[in-house]
Amino acid sequence: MIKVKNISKSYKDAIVLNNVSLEINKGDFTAVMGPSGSGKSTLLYSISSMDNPDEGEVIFEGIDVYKLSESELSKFRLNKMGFVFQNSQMLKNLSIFDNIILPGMVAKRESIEVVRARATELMSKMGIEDIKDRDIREVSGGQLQRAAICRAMINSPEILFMDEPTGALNSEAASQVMEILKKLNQEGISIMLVTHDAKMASMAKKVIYIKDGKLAGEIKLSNEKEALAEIDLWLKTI
Ligand SMILES: Nc1ncnc2c1ncn2[C@@H]1O[C@H](COP(=O)(O)OP(=O)(O)OP(=O)(O)O)[C@@H](O)[C@H]1O
Repeated sequence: MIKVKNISKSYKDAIVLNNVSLEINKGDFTAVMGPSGSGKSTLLYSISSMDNPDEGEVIFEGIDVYKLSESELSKFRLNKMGFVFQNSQMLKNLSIFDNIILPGMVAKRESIEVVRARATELMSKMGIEDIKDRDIREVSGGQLQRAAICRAMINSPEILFMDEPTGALNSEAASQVMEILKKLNQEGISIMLVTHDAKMASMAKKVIYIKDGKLAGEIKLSNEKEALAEIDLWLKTI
């Protein structure tokens, strides 16, 4: 689905991404791990077309995304990708429900009724239908994160990109969000997320490790029960 070819990025003299190539197939669930400052978020932003690399290509279903014009790219993003990033917070003074339907309104691809019905279905699936009319300041961190996932899913994207989606949550809320992500992936949504947490990464099907801006390792996880132990062992070898 996505081919990342030799991408590099620098800030002033510092090389943050150094010739990274990888592929994401339909249905993949990829966790990106690595030390703080190693380039994980930069990689995620580059692949998800939020921030262009200095060199290299990102080919999404045959389309070289950085060759698109700004307006073509934002339309492409809106239709194909969902985002749960720390800086993409919900809007204050809009209800949770209105925040969720907003990208559907902007995309103008479907009628308002269809978008509203999908929002209701997603909220019910995430167990947050009872907070639909609340302001974003009137809900817990876990509820807000589940609402952010609903919003990311409103245009039925092919892939969800997430930066530390459970970073600010307590362990119970984090587990709930992880279960939701696992279910979405089983239903066919591809997921790529950045995490520091090996437990969270153990829910993925593949983990990649970024060190000094380079792809330093990759592990495929097949056995869910053994995944955490496999990751712990693997991390010691990198
Ligand atoms: N806009 C920017 N301008 C200058 N330097 C930047 C910018 N964004 C990131 N960096 C630097 O690039 C490097 C990689 O940042 P990045 O956020 O990708 O790392 P990370 O692995 O996601 O880190 P963390 O785990 O701490 O979130 C860091 O040294 C960071 O300070």
